[in-house]
Amino acid sequence: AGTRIRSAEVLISSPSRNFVTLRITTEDGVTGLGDATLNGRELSVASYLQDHVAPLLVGLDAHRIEDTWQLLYRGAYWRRGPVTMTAIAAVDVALWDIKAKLAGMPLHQLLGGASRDGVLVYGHASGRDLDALHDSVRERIAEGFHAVRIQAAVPGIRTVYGVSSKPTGRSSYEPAQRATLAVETEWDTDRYLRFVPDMFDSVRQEFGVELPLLHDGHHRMTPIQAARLGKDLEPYRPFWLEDCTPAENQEALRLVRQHTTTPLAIGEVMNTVWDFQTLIREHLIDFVRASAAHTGGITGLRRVFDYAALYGVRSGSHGATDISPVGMAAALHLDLAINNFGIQEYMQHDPLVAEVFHSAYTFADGCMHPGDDPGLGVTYDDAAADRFAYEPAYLPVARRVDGTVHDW
Ligand SMILES: O=NC(=O)[C@@H](O)[C@H](O)[C@H](O)CO
Ligand SMILES: [Co+2]
Repeated sequence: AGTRIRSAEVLISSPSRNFVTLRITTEDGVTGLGDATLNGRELSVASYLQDHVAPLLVGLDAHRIEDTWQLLYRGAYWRRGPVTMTAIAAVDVALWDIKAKLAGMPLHQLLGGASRDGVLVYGHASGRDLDALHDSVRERIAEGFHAVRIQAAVPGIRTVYGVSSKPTGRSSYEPAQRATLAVETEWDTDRYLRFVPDMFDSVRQEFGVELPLLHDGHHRMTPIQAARLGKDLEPYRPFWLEDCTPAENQEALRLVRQHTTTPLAIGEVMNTVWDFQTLIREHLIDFVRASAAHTGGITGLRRVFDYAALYGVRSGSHGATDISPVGMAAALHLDLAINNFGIQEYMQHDPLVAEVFHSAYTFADGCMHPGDDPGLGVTYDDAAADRFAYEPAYLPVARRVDGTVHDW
């Protein structure tokens, strides 16, 4: 049949940062795109797809999304993990793109249609000091954001997570450093715990109590430290405290939950519903941070969100610069359709990215919309892509002052 898969190509390009994209083409020449980018380990997913998955796909019926997902999940024998689930995600999203194009509809129509007019997003504000942070919050508000994540350099710590080193006007920082393993040897949780409430206090004084403020702990606290910070932030009513403690041990969040009502968001580094089962079932979190790009695609992430809905837990998908426009579009279609949508992260990509990825999604008045083009609404410019060669890039590694490796 014309919808049999004729080819599956792995496309690597690096407009401002590395992206890996899967393009599936049917016998009839209909193409679908999937985001296969895994920040800092990109070539492992490129190989997983090129060397192991692509040969299996040729000849399969592109309409069989669920069957292909199950084939790749159960047929690999080895289960879960970011490389496998990012590879499966890329295939899944590319097949959804094809199916929606063949149906002549934007992808969200196949997911039950829109449940709202737009998708609330949050932008990144950061600063090397509180004045710079305030300027950054003002910039995001001026750009139209209605919710803002706030991160700032911690007095006494030279390097710090999430603070853009770029001149003002650009919210996004690119954590992946090209060709070098960026080691940060300064982390001091006590300084951080003393500083963050003061940061919130100053932003609330400057911008009032209404503006939704988010903060990312980035996995660096023990559960009791996370409980302390959650409690200390309660007067400032954060929209959420993200990744407050490593959550491979999902039960650790019981301790945090006992001490604070600050809403908790977890999961950008996770990739299957099993990583969330206790967190959701025991109401230990309020938002699921997983992305379609790393959690087995629309098929995988939809299952997580539907499970979360049973427990009143909402979505809060990862949308940093290492989620490509393809991954961003997939997120927006799912965000638009599900009932238990919470918020979507939106770090603006570097302008170079739009030379390779042409996307239909829009941002205005605090919200994004995936657009009404058939499919995902993203096209890939191969000629432009060839201008940006891949360069190995690594995420930072944190070490405490005494040299011990710590969570970054
Ligand atoms: O909430 N956003 C984040 O935590 C990001 O900064 C992640 O560290 C990077 O996207 C990892 O590739
Ligand atoms: Co985060």
